[in-house]
Order: sequence, then C-alpha cells, then structure tokens
Amino acid sequence: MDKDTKIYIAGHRGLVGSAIWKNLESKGYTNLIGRTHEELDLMDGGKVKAFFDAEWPEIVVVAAAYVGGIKANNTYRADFIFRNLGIQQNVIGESFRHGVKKLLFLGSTCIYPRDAHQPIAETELLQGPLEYTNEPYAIAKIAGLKLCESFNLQYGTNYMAVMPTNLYGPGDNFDLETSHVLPAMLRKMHLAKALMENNWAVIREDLDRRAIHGVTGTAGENEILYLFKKQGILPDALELWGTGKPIREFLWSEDMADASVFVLENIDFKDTYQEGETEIRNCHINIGSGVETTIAQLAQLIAEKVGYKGEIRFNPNLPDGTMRKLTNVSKLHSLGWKHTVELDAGIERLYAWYLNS
Ligand SMILES: NC(=O)C1=CN([C@@H]2O[C@H](COP(=O)(O)OP(=O)(O)OC[C@H]3O[C@@H](n4cnc5c(N)ncnc54)[C@H](OP(=O)(O)O)[C@@H]3O)[C@@H](O)[C@H]2O)C=CC1
Ligand SMILES: C[C@H]1O[C@H](OP(=O)(O)OP(=O)(O)OC[C@H]2O[C@@H](n3cnc4c(=O)[nH]c(N)nc43)[C@H](O)[C@@H]2O)[C@@H](O)[C@@H](O)C1=O
Repeated sequence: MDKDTKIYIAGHRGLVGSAIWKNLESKGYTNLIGRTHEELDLMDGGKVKAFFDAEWPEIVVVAAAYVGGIKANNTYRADFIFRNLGIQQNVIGESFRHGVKKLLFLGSTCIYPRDAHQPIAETELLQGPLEYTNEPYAIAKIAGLKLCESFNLQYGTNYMAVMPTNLYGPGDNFDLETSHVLPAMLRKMHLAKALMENNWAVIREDLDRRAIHGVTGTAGENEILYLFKKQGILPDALELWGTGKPIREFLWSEDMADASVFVLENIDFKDTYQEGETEIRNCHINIGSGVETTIAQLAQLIAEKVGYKGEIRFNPNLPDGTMRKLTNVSKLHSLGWKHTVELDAGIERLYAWYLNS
C-alpha cells in the first residue's frame, strides 16, 4: 500500500470507521475517501455502482453496517439481516467489478456458535447453532465473510475479514435502547449518580446533549423520572439487563482500528493458510484483547469510574444473550499485533470523552 493509494472507507463516520480513518491519516495515507449515509445510501445498488464508477478506489474497508446491542438485534431482526446483506452485497460486489486490489470486511465474533469452545478460535465458524438474539445479524456477517472467501478462491482476489469482539470508544452510541452494554452502562451510571445526588443540572445537560426518546433537558421532572424508571434508573438503585453472569471481552475502538490497518498493510489472503494445510480456507482473523469480564464485574468497574455508589440490580427477565464470548487471539498475536488499551483505562478515557462531547 503506497501512501497515496486511494482507500475508500465505507462507514467512515461510525465508531470504527472514524477510528480507521484517523489511524490511516496518522500513518501518512493521503488519499482517503468516504461518503456519509446521506450522501450515499449503501443499500442503493445503483448509487453504489455510480460511486465506484466515478472513484475507482484501490482499497476498500467495509466498516458500514447496521449495528446495535442485544435489544436492537433482537427487536429489529429483519433490518439486521436485510440491511447488512444489502450493504455488503453492494460494496463487495462493486469492489469486485472495479478490480479493488484489497478489501477488508468487518464482521463480528457473534458469527461463532453460541456454545463454541472457549476461547473461540477462527475454526469454530459454523460448528454449531448461533445465539438466537443476534442470529439474523450473525448470518449476514457469515455471508459477508463467505462472500470474501469465495471471491478469493474462485477469482483470486485478496479480501480479508476481521471479526472484532465487543468494541467501545469515542463516538460510541449512547442511546439507551440501541447501544451496546458498555456505553449504555456508562450513561446510566452517570444519570443514576446525578439522580441520587438530586443534581438536576447534570441530568438536564445530559438530556440536552443526547435526548432520550425525544425527551430533552427542558422536560418536566415527572416526565424525566418516568423515562428514567422505564430505563431502570431509580433514585436509590440502577437496574441493568439480564443476570449479570454473561462474560464479554471488550476492545478499545482505536485498538480495533489499528489492528484493521495492520491487517490491511501486512496480511494477505494467501498468508492465512498454507497450501495443502486444510480444505477450509477462511479469510477471517479474530480481533480482541483476550481478556474477559462478567457483566456484573463490568458494572462494578464502571460504577467506580463514574463514582456511582447506589445499589446495582439485574433484571433476569431481560435476555443475557451468549453466556461466554472470549476470542482466541493467538492467530492475531502470531501475526504480530496486540492490543494496547486495557479496560480500566479505556473506561476512564471514554467517560472523559463522554463528559466533553
Ligand atoms: N460496535 C461494536 O461493538 C462492534 C462492531 N462490529 C462491526 O464493526 C463495524 C463498524 O461498527 P460500528 O463502527 O460500531 O458501527 P456504527 O453504527 O458506529 O457505524 C456504522 C456506520 O455505517 C453507516 N451506515 C449504516 N447503514 C448505512 C447505509 N445504508 N448507507 C451508508 N452508510 C450506512 C452508519 O451511518 P449512519 O449512522 O448515518 O446510518 C455509520 O456511520 C460493523 O461491521 C459492525 O458490525 C463488530 C463487533 C462489535
Ligand atoms: C458486539 C455484539 O453486541 C451484541 O451482543 P451482546 O454482547 O450480547 O450485546 P450487548 O453489548 O448489548 O450486551 C451484552 C450483555 O450486557 C447485558 N446488559 C446489561 N445491562 C445492559 C444495558 O443496559 N444495555 C445493554 N445493551 N446490555 C446490557 C446484556 O443483557 C448482555 O448480557 C450483538 O449486537 C452481537 O451481534 C454483537 O456482535
């Protein structure tokens, strides 16, 4: 990859896409292109073709996707499969038609079976049933990686896929209904602390910056209290989802971006297997920290960082999702990349970012 190679980052305003853009810029890449969702709807095949006809990128990163936490995945099941299949079909398809030299597809570790052997190696793919709460999304992501692998095997392309663990970082989604657990907990603890301290200035400021269901800081106290109750934010306690027993692994989004650029710069499809080694020639690499924590432990850690001292309860009537999801990162480590930001420091950094944005 030369520094003036034309690189298209689909989803360059998202959590990971924006971090990949920043990482490439910091490494001296000068010819980056991106389009917002408003400028180019990747579900529109005609417009995606017109974009590729005009731009002819040499490298493509597919970081655009319809993304969300457990509740969003379980609720908008049709959107998760339909939109993700559409986006990746259009972007990977046009990349192929336009002779893109290298493509990086971002999947997710939810592609692996619900009861996969832990830590989960790349070879666990398609070895058992998926977790039902995110099955439509996982099937779309599996299709994306198989699309890459199949183009590689049939047409000799150089498409790679990376499977990140749960991510968090600057620009995260803090919407309490659709977000992932870490940003959701951070915001809930911030609001629960303010409520416990009767600090309405903090609550109103937060809602002004990020309205919840259209409720802003100008709403009446009763309306806000009603909204908070529905979100489990109570004057003396915070009620979180599930049992608190599931185990997750978290990776700072800028580490994820660095790993993605590392794969783009250093790993080709031919490096992911040895001739004759196996009949299966998957092109995916796990990206994670290899460090796990229970959701209950995560809640304690975030409470400590935010300074929330109230009771933390779990509501077992809400879904837990996969009970354990720890990636085996030995392939990534052996290729030469390791994460740098530990969870403790990452939460502090994200909270500082949250308070200032
Ligand atoms: N966040 C996480 O914890 C994890 C993420 N991943 C994967 O990493 C990748 C990036 O995720 P992340 O950065 O978190 O997601 P974000 O939601 O932050 O970013 C996704 C981006 O894609 C854009 N996008 C979505 N639909 C369209 C469309 N139809 N046309 C054009 N642009 C579109 C979004 O724009 P807009 O918001 O305007 O719609 C947004 O900028 C995804 O493939 C995701 O599956 C994998 C594992 C964990
Ligand atoms: C990245 C990954 O992300 C999703 O899978 P997930 O890890 O199950 O999602 P999550 O981050 O939303 O939850 C993790 C755990 O945390 C618990 N939990 C507690 N309290 C809150 C809470 O307040 N909000 C949320 N969101 N979760 C909570 C929740 O019940 C669950 O046990 C899929 O998109 C999947 O497809 C995917 O790829």
